[in-house]
Amino acid sequence: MGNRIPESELIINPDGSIYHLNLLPEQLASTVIAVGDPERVSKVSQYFDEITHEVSKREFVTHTGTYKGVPITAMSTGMGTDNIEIFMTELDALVNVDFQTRLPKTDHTTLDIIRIGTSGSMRSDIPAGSMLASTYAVGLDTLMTYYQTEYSDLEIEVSDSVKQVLGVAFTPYCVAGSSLLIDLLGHDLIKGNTATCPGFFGPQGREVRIKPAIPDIIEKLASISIGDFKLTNFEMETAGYYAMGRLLGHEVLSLNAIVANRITHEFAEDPHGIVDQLIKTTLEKLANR
Ligand SMILES: O=P(O)(O)O[C@H]1O[C@H](CO)[C@@H](O)[C@H]1O
Ligand SMILES: O=c1cc[nH]c(=O)[nH]1
Repeated sequence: MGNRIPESELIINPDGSIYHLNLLPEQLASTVIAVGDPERVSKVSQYFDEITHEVSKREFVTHTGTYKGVPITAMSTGMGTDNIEIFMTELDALVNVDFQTRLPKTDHTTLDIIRIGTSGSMRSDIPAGSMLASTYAVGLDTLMTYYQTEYSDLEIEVSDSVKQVLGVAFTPYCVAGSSLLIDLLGHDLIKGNTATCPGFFGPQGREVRIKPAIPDIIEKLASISIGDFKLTNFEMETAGYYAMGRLLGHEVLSLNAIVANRITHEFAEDPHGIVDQLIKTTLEKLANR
């Protein structure tokens, strides 16, 4: 039983649910809509035909049900790629590990995981109110220092360029999202490339009382141009999703409601309205596939 995963590594609660997400394997649908804000989960599930499971622990709130007959789980992750590492690992374990034997299952199950989150634009031609699908994400955090991932030549070129332009000591990572899900859910949205930051203020070049170490980070990131590749927007989770999705074998797409434009300094008058529109159109596309 060499592949048995010990109790200390994959933690299963006394009721058989997984440690942080608090979910039993049968409470998860194979299509997951992931949001940052726990209060946004009900903004998704309000459109379900019915909710069959409601579970919560910490920032991980789960509503599983159906939308027009399609099983869907809506879940919150909180903010940041450290949460995404826990979220993706435990979601994967729910479908790809046998909780009785603690062995990886021989048949791999692929989940469709769609982030619906808010984001700030670094392009004047992507105004607040836009909806953007992330083709690639660049992680400005260090999560991938702790995993071994395969990257394409373009991904390596982008991360090397970001490292050089910012003059940082660590190596950023660049990972593509699911082309299958972009075709299905992003075909009518702006396609962009997302900078995933380990913070909302300094790491995104915001200054509120304390000066960021890289005050011109927006201009520096926006100046990178490699073939068709240019960065378009900031948020805090997408690169973690894409890298963990690649490692674990899941289809992952990040959809961004642009609520702020960092160049024109506008903030959306109705950020909830943009998010609601993105939720409704995404559910409709999932129901019609
Ligand atoms: O709206 P959510 O999904 O939380 O996403 C964005 O908003 C948060 C910051 O305000 C970060 O989590 C960022 O990624
Ligand atoms: O500017 C923004 C807006 C939303 N979320 C972010 O991380 N940044």
